[in-house]
Amino acid sequence: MKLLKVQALEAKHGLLKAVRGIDLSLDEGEKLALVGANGAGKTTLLRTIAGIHPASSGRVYLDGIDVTAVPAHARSSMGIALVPEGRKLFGSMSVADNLKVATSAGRRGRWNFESVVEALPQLKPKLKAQAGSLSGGQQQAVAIGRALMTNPRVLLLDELSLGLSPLAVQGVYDSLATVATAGTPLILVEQDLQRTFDVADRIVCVLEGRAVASGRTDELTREEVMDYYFGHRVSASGEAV
Ligand SMILES: Nc1ncnc2c1ncn2[C@@H]1O[C@H](COP(=O)(O)OP(=O)(O)OP(=O)(O)O)[C@@H](O)[C@H]1O
Repeated sequence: MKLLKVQALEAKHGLLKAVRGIDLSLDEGEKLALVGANGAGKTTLLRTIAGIHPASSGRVYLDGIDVTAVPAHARSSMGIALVPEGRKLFGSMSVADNLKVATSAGRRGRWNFESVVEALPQLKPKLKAQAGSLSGGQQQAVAIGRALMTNPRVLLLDELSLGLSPLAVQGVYDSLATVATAGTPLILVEQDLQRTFDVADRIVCVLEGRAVASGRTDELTREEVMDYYFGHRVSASGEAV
């Protein structure tokens, strides 16, 4: 059984269909990247998997259980955690409290306050600081730590490097490597293709709300992914594949 299965998923913003019949699945320990241009529907897809955005049709299964109608907070308790674009921390609360507040939403497991701080050592000297006073990279580490505190079965990561300096991005990806080594399955949205190839086992290309291609990172080339990204590579039927 797949850990996470998304079946013919659709999601709208008003009349606009942002996600159009997407099928995808994630296995235990797998790292999947969603790649696509701005506005392709990646954020809406992640938010719909997390239950923050409603599905207009289709289904989301976690461990074979249909969670499509389960509200976001309950999905979080079941093991779907989202690190949202823009991080959405409690800026006036301390870093420690931002982490601890997630405990109540979560499951028991290997991640707790001590193990999360151990995995994200840049947070150690900042635990008492207000989250809003941290640099962007440090805030991103808090957001990852907060998601880990729920002991997710699946970690959804939306554009971790957005607005960060190259040095901060490196720090965030060093943290992510620790998480990935721990075997937490994840779905990552990342604009930087090199980082995508470094982190992910598999890539799904999203174009105008549809999953138009998928493949293992050791079998796809960057050129192929770029072709799908821009919709230049299409099937004989005229549709991108
Ligand atoms: N709150 C909203 N209201 C109306 N339309 C929206 C809203 N959010 C996204 N959209 C539209 O839905 C489509 C998909 O957007 P989405 O943010 O999911 O794409 P994305 O691939 O994550 O892009 P980006 O990389 O820019 O975040 C786009 O056409 C976008 O303009």
